[in-house]
Amino acid sequence: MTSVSDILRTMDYGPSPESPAPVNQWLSAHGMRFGHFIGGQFVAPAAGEYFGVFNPATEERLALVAQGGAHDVDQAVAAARQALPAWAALGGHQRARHLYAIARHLQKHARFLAVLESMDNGKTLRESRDVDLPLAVRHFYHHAGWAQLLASEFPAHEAVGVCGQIVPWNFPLLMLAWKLAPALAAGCTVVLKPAELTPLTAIAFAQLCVGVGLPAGVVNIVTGDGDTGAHLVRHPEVHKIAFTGSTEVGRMIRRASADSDKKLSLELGGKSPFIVFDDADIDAAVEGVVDSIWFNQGQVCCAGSRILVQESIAERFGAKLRARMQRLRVGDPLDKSSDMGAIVDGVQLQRIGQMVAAGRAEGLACWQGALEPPACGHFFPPTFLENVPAAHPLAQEEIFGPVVVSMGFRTLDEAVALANNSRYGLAASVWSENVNVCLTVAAELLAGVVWINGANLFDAAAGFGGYRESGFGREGGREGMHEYLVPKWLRTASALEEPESARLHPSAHPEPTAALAAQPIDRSAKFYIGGQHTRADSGYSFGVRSHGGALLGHAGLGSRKDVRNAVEAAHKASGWAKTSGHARAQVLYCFAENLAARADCLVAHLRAMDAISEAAATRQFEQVLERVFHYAAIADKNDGSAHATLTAHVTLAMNEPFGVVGLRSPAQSALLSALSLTLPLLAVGNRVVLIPPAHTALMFADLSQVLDTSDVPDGALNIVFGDSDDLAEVLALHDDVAALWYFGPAAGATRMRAASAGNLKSVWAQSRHTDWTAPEQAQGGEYLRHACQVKNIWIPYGE
Ligand SMILES: NC(=O)c1ccc[n+]([C@@H]2O[C@H](COP(=O)([O-])OP(=O)(O)OC[C@H]3O[C@@H](n4cnc5c(N)ncnc54)[C@H](O)[C@@H]3O)[C@@H](O)[C@H]2O)c1
Ligand SMILES: O=S(=O)(O)c1ccc(CO)cc1
Repeated sequence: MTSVSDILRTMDYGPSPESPAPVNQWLSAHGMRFGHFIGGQFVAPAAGEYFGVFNPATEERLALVAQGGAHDVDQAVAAARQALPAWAALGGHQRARHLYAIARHLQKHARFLAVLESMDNGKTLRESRDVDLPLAVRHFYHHAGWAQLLASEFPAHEAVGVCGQIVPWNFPLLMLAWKLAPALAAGCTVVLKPAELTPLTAIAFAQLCVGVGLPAGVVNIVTGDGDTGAHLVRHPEVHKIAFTGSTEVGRMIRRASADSDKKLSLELGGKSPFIVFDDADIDAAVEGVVDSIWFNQGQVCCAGSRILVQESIAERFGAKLRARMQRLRVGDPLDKSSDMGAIVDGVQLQRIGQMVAAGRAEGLACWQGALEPPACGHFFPPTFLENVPAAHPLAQEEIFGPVVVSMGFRTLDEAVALANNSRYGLAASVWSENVNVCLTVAAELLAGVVWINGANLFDAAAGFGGYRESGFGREGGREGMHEYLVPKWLRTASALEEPESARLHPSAHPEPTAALAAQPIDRSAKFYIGGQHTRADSGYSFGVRSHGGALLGHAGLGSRKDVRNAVEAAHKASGWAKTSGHARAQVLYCFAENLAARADCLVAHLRAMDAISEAAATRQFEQVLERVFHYAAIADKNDGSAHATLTAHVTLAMNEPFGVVGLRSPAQSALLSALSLTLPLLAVGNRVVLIPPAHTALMFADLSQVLDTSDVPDGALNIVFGDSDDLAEVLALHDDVAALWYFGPAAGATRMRAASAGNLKSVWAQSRHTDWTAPEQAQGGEYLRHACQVKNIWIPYGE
């Protein structure tokens, strides 16, 4: 027996076990078997199949859970559809009351749910009790607020409809809260599929929904594996898919949903950098690593799994970290003195072990915690691989376990280059006592969240989500609400069709037309790439025809090579993103002025293309000028915000440009629509590769001459002509194009979404008829939101 003097000498914690009894009683009360939750009741699976759910710390079976098939998913979607009109019509205030009631009930049952989560997932009770549950509760409270304020904060928007939501196993109840709370607040109904390894807290949550009197069918929970999820994704009556999970499955979902205009948000994997400068508080940074990679056994998508440490302190930092990890206790998740619990599953454990063993076999320096884990159950010690080459698989691939690698850097620029040397872009931590260094680095990082002198900080008021292959869309905050809303006008808009004249026609000899004979128009349109008027790489051209079919001239026929050249030129114009909003505004005002000087020529083009009267063409041209003024006005006002998060932080939500964006503009109101789309992108600092409709090539060639004289930097806007969809597909496939806007027919939208599945870029595909003359449809918030990705920077204050 340990004596008091021993305790005072070692200062070790004694065991502090939590009882599993309430959970075991609950499981027994349900015969250790659970069906799906559909239409407000638990129902047996149609095919009668169940699968086992195990406690990863003991390997005991906890329950049998229904395996969902196509029929079960159909039933759940039907229930959600049926519940939708009444739930949406209930109004924000009544929905807020329901969300508030859920938050209160979660609080009342928090201890039970925390124990259940720890038994199902293997995470320590300290984490489920002190992190997951309070954050889940906070999410429902926060979104009760959004429901209450919906009409005033999101005017002219409505619920997207029935949502399919698919969550992973690492934060089962918290991920459910992140998904359900904004959907319910917006007025959507939901079918949620929990991960097959950890469905139990979702089932307990379903019972809680009954307890609070949530209308039947508003929340439906179908348990099952990836096939169940795939049925949900493909279901034609689901309007939105929200997915959190692996990048690999995210790609499958992108492909599987490409042929529908379902809204999609993907929260995927990460390999987040943890950057330590030589003036950092080293002890605090070491604790930061513990919170970052050993929290939840490293099964955290934003885990700081790559330590980048300035070379001058690398040895000291490494020694402190090695000493700290020796004291981490890996053990019973229900023991409150355990620092780390169990890995969720044997397969995951094996994968982690294999990756570490491969590194060791190659001679990498590998350190592991010394305290013995329990003999049974899926446990893995805290692990640190030092001085790992930046390109090594251990430094590039997500391990999703308690394994961190480190590498050195010398300068700030090198730190940023190493940090951004990843296909992912979810989160990052920056450690330095110099706020200038921290903020400079934060601005340069390609990541959706940056924590300064901290790690793994979350709050419902701040958006969370990734850049690059970490996915798109945000959860939390105002931007998270937009994932579940659509502009009202879009609901009734007709499908977009393009006229035959907008298509590419085989080349023929030029022949002047009466309408244009008197105009000083260059009759062989060139591309505009990097500020140069460029011929087609292929040497081919196509005939440009009027609305009536008359040949107006020729234009270079763009190919993959021309698009790639345009993307390269756009990348070189990176200075545009750093130009101040004020300077960008000046450039756009100057563009408007020069455009006005070419009014006659552009009005003539509009008339020839669309066979409209001079008055109508002049009116359209006036609207073009007004739209340029609108975005010049916006350029220095696209502010971010500072969120009121829970802890002592200023959490800055920065609206950042994507970088290089591809744009395929529609045939309808060709000049007005192309500029209504190009201008918001440029105003916030993106560089654009524009593919206008083929039949407008002569007009856009003239427009590029206006650009020449308007101070728009070379490469900020590039224009290539040809088959619009073929060229847009090159942009969708291009790894260095960060986002694509596709405004065109549904078939093309399907093609672009499918093409982007490899690189997972954000594709905004819009195949509905827009009235480009109506500001409420054609300009403003919706366009600016799609033009930016939000980066949340958490800056601590206080001593
Ligand atoms: N970005 C984030 O916010 C975030 C958060 C947590 C986890 N993750 C990622 O999740 C991964 C770990 O979780 P996981 O192993 O459960 O991921 P996973 O992708 O294997 O599974 C996630 C969910 O998708 C379902 N699923 C599997 N195949 C499917 C398909 N074809 N169609 C539809 N659904 C399908 C699963 O059943 C599960 O519910 C890691 O890569 C991690 O980075 C990301
Ligand atoms: O989505 S994850 O990045 O995996 C994540 C990490 C931590 C928390 C709460 O601490 C929630 C989600």
